[in-house]
Amino acid sequence: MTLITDIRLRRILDSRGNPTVEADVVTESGGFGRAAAPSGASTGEYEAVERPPTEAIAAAREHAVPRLVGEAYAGNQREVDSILRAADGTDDFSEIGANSAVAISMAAAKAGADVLGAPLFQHLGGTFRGENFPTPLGNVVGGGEHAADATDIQEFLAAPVGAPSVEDAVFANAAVHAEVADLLEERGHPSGKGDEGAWAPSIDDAEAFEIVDEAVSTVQDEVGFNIGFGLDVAAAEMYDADSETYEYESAGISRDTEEQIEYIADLVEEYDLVYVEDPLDEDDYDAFADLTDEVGDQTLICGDDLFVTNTDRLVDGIDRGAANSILIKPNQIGTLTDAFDAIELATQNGYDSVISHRSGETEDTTIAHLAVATDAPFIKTGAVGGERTAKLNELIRIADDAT
Ligand SMILES: O=C(O)[C@@H](CO)OP(=O)(O)O
Ligand SMILES: [Mg+2]
Repeated sequence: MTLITDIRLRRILDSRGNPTVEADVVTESGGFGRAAAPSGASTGEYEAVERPPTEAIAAAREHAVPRLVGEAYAGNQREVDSILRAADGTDDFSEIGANSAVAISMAAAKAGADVLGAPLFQHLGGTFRGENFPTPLGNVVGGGEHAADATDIQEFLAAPVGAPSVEDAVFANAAVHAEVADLLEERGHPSGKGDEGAWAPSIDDAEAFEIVDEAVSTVQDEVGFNIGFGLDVAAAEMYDADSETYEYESAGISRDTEEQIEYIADLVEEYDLVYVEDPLDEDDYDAFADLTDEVGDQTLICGDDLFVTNTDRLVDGIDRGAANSILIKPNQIGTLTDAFDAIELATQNGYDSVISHRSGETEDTTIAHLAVATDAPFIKTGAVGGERTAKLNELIRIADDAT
């Protein structure tokens, strides 16, 4: 029933107005799945390779589609994904493009679910997946590679850890986002938004901390449950390998690795941060380990550019005690199978998985299902904006058993 009988690939628009790859997968019994690849701006050096969509589509049509159509079963995700790897023939999907690979992989999963008549999260996670839902991390202020002339730290993330339901959590993040806008206006910094819908004011990080801290406490008082906040420092983007320093350009501050570790540890203390992503350079496992040693019992230290959803890199991190959490982005590694394997390895070793969007997104909702299917404690997918709310609203529907 789930034998793949057709795969169509096309270029569609992403949220930045760039082209990306969309895949349709059809099965023998009429099952249908459609998925689109997201795209990063602050990409890790060790990510699978995204090719220009026209090239990725041509290469996938030549190498992957003939091996899948009439040969593979959409219900057998591992088979589909291993055929994608074999068809590509490289370690990093540089032949067919990780964008074609991930679009086909996710579309096949949806086609498999469609044949079964099950929601995607249930097809991926099974009946005994558990009953937890992820806490959404909502980007409310940001800069770095996602907005010009804004904060050095890439993302300030509301984290409604005490929310009684997904719906309450999603609305709390939107309320923090709105409160931040009021505070910015009061302080004379009316602002536009960055790529992920976060406010991108022309202020330094110190002021952003004050504003987000205040916004979070105000909304926390209103809703009556605990809301913390966290960061994606995206430190690899500010690291200068020649001088071995982290360059905070808007504040005019330069920190060496020791100073960076102390700075982050102090922020964790001062603001009771619940989450810190990529606080150090993507090559510096030792510094990650030192920071984890210092504050890893109080907060999540998450590796995004450090691990790039790659089990080999995660094994290195586990061996050295670097970080205690991993960001999971299917397009960083190319297939759903690889993403699942990374989550499983993380869970077995006490690392929390945080399922994540990219700064360039589409209406695709696969990551909402992936987070629920794998019982991930967190999902990072913005706070507002159509391509972000597509995932957040899908989470609400999943919790309401309405997908
Ligand atoms: O760094 C990140 O975590 C992501 C998503 O927030 O950004 P990008 O997709 O640009 O890599
Ligand atoms: Mg990141």
